[in-house]
Amino acid sequence: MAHPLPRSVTIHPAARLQGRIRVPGDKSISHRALMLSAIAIGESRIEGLLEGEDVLATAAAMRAMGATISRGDDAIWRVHGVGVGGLLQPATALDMGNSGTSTRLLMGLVASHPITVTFTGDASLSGRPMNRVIAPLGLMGADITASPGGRLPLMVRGLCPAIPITYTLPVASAQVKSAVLLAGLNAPGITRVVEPVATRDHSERMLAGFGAQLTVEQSETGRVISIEGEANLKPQSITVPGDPSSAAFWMVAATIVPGSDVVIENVGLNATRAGLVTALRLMGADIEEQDARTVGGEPVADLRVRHATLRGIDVPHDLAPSMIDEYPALFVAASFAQGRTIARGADELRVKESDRIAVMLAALTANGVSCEEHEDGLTITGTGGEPIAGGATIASNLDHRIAMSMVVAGLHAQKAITIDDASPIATSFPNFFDLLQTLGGDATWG
Ligand SMILES: O=C(O)C1=C[C@@H](OP(=O)(O)O)[C@@H](O)[C@H](O)C1
Ligand SMILES: C=C(OP(=O)(O)O)C(=O)O
Repeated sequence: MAHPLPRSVTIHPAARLQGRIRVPGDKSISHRALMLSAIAIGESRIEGLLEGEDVLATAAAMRAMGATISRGDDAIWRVHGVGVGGLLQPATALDMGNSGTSTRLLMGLVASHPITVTFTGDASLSGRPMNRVIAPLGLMGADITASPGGRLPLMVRGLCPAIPITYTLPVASAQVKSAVLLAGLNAPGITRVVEPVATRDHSERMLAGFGAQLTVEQSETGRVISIEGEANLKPQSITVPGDPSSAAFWMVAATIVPGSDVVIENVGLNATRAGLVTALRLMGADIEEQDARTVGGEPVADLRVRHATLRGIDVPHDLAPSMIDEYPALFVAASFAQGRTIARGADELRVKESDRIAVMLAALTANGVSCEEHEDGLTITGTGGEPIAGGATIASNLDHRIAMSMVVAGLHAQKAITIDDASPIATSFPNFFDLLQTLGGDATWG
């Protein structure tokens, strides 16, 4: 049973972390499993679904648009879909909470249905840019009225039949790619997305798994994904692998706390997601893959991570898309490395749940870490393995990854670190503090 997450939490330095843990299901895959099941005809079963607030917002939205969704005592989710084209007009606005993925992917689904849907969200989500999806969905014929700056609340009036398009992504975003592909599912003809830089490919894998006619080719301009519209999706049994973005916190924690030896089971290692493992290994981390296997069509392994002394690196820019959500955790790792780590080429961090460059700069600096800000990242000079000073209270800014990263930093600090509001952690990792306790970490609530 997960701890209720109180607002304020203080993290005490840990002696060492030890044990075996299993992280919850992958958030990206969980959203997609619910969405595609909800537009297949018949009953799909989903095992290992992440039961975090973001994914529950997707489940509530799919119910509001006609799907029947239940969770059995066996923790298996059963979804009866309405068929592509069968989504119903929801009675009220859809509240997407803190979840960018729910919002942008569902805007795509709605865009090619003959329904009108209003999307709302919390203060963080209401500050995030939606023009990146409004633009292509507008080309497909959807009529979208947004708040100033292309923000939430916004209303999507779908067009059916929608216009299939060929769209080249102006920003490396799996959410934009997926929004266009999902809209294309109910458009007559072929919808194409060209991505100059490859991003996570869970949508492509799962759409093909549900029976959509989808092809991926490499062209001179990038990866070209083509989907045939007016598709018939067949219900599936899906097993969701563990989330590498959640495993990231424990990989870094075990690496930086002396004497640690941790096994993280069932971690998804899809190459479009595994950039942090590569970056940490370049820094000298000790990460061993055990029992490599395939779960739900995705590569998975158990990761044994032992304490190691890290060295600063110039993080290769081409890793950015495959570790985009892991930068806050990487910044923490860099804080304990020998010498300088330069992590740039990640300007997308500015438009996540918070401005992750500015917020991590403030949080680390307040705890004695030497950081320099760039428009597209941070340069961090680490301690060479010694504890950081700690002692400050940091603001999580409605951002789960900031909160979890600073919990990890607090495990190897001279003085305890307090996070003003840990409740956003429930969006992606409801049992985070249970796992901290399992490994021997110490937190004081309230
Ligand atoms: O497609 C997805 O599931 C996601 C894509 C990424 O966002 P962008 O598409 O904005 O890069 C990532 O940051 C987010 O956590 C999940
Ligand atoms: C950016 C994230 O999610 P989303 O865009 O779905 O809010 C995240 O989980 O780090």
